[in-house]
Amino acid sequence: MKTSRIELRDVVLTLGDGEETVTALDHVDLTVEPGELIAILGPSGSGKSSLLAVAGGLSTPTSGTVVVGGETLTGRSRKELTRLRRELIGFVFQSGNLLPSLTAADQLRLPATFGAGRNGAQRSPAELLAEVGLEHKADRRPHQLSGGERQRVGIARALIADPAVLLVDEPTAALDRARSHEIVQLLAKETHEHGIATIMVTHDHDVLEYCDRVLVMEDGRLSEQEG
Ligand SMILES: Nc1ncnc2c1ncn2[C@@H]1O[C@H](COP(=O)(O)OP(=O)(O)OP(=O)(O)O)[C@@H](O)[C@H]1O
Repeated sequence: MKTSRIELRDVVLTLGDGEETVTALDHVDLTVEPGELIAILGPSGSGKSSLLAVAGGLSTPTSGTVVVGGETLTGRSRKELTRLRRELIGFVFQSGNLLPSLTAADQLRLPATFGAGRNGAQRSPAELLAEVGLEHKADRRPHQLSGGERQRVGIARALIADPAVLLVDEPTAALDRARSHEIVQLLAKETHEHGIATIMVTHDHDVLEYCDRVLVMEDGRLSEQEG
């Protein structure tokens, strides 16, 4: 089990300048433990993407501290952040974000060519495709896969460097109900089995049953869901 978690301490992110300033994250405190899948709900513009960007080292907070997998992201150079992202963080996007010309197996080989993950850890494309139930479709290109299958490849690709954390943005937005359940069940299984700390942004109330905790973002502030 990994000992790594996601910690945001008193994080403020101010965007824009002059009179147009927006507080996208307003003193956010959040800890996600290894093996925990949390969901973040909230209206459009409430700061959910900003939270993922800060947790993933893509945006630098105005103030506060971000610690991912035991590494403090705040105060790092761009180069160091790129290395830490590659070693520690897996990203999963709305519809898989696959490259159209590559087979499923090659989508997974591509990040592997950019270097290994933590401690040289690197999982094999074949093993991962089997784990997401696509061992028989390794040679298919994205247009030969269903939406759910594309999302499975996207999840497998995010796991290739054995990341400490997964940051997942609306993974079911393009899927029907049955497929949505399967995808979030898969994310929960990977999170629990591999001790990953996972944040999933979603509008899909239907899949919250697979999440260990549900938080709500409103006007840049984060709170536990009531009830
Ligand atoms: N580059 C930017 N400059 C100024 N304001 C920005 C910028 N990016 C985002 N914002 C503002 O910051 C706030 C939070 O945006 P964010 O994208 O994090 O919300 P969200 O909850 O992810 O929304 P959605 O569900 O629509 O994706 C919004 O008010 C948005 O307009």
